[in-house]
Amino acid sequence: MAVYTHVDPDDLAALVSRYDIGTVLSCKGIAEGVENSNFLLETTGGRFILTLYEKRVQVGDLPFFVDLLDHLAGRDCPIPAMVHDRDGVAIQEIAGRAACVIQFLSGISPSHPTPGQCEAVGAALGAMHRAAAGFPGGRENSMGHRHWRAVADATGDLDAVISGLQDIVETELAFLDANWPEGLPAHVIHADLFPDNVLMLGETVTGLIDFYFAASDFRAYDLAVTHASWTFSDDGSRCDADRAHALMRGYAREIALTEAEIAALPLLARGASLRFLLTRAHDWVHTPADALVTRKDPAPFLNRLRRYQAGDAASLFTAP
Ligand SMILES: Nc1ncnc2c1ncn2[C@@H]1O[C@H](COP(=O)(O)OP(=O)(O)OP(=O)(O)O)[C@@H](O)[C@H]1O
Ligand SMILES: N[C@@H](CCO)C(=O)O
Repeated sequence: MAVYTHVDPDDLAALVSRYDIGTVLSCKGIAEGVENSNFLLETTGGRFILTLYEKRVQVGDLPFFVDLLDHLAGRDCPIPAMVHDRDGVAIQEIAGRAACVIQFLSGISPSHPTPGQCEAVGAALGAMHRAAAGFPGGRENSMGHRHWRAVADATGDLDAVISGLQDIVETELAFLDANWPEGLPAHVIHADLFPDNVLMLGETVTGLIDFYFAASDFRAYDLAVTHASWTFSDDGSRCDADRAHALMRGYAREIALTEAEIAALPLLARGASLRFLLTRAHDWVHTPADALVTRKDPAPFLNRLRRYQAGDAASLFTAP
């Protein structure tokens, strides 16, 4: 459930009147998502998403996100542009929140992606990377590898989340600190391209959404995040080689990875697994059990970490 803030109809009509999108027909809260309040806004001019930014998105970062989405949407990527009002303004205020009207894209997020869908998302990620490489903006990756120890420390007792987790995390952090690569191709990446952030119709990608973790980092790390989130069984214990190879094949259609990137992928995927293991563990401890938001289970990302630690993990990153 992700409607935290009520929008008054008069305030909404006033907001919409600033745009060339007609007048309001309806505005319904969207249940999916946990971070922001999202509404499906229908006007006489079409369908839009109205997003009210709640606590996680820093208002100061919004101009970066607006510029990034405008850049990518203008380069033939299936990415929703922010709608600008008649004065060219995209970031508005309503109900005491910063808010944006965003282009609506059709499609549904796959819950159990097929190899064909993995191949399509790999290609869409690669095409997005080609477009992002020319984006002049940048943003520190506040969820990047330099910040994982702080997330672990802020979580508190990791053993209370999963027995033995403290030692596992300490060992992995030390390993990743000692071996994290340098100098790989980098630009602004999505950094959270889970299936719930992709809209599809059949095996066609119709939307890449939720760029609010987008930041400057290795493009191969973005591919590792996508690999970790698209190619495993729900409990994270099994990586489906067909899906993994299909994802890599799709990406390779758009981007020729360097040898250094290919060699680094298993390690980057260990990092990606640790990132989501830690943020989920943090939220597990710090989200009250009766909160509106459903807490996400960290354990499937510990299982993924174990899979990527195995000696044959490189075989999951080939594109046969
Ligand atoms: N541009 C769009 N076009 C169509 N539907 C969208 C669009 N943006 C968001 N949605 C719908 O709204 C839902 C929530 O959006 P989103 O994932 O951005 O939520 P959130 O709360 O910001 O993020 P999170 O996934 O981190 O909880 C999506 O699952 C999708 O159904
Ligand atoms: N996609 C993340 C949430 C956003 O960081 C997860 O499933 O843990």
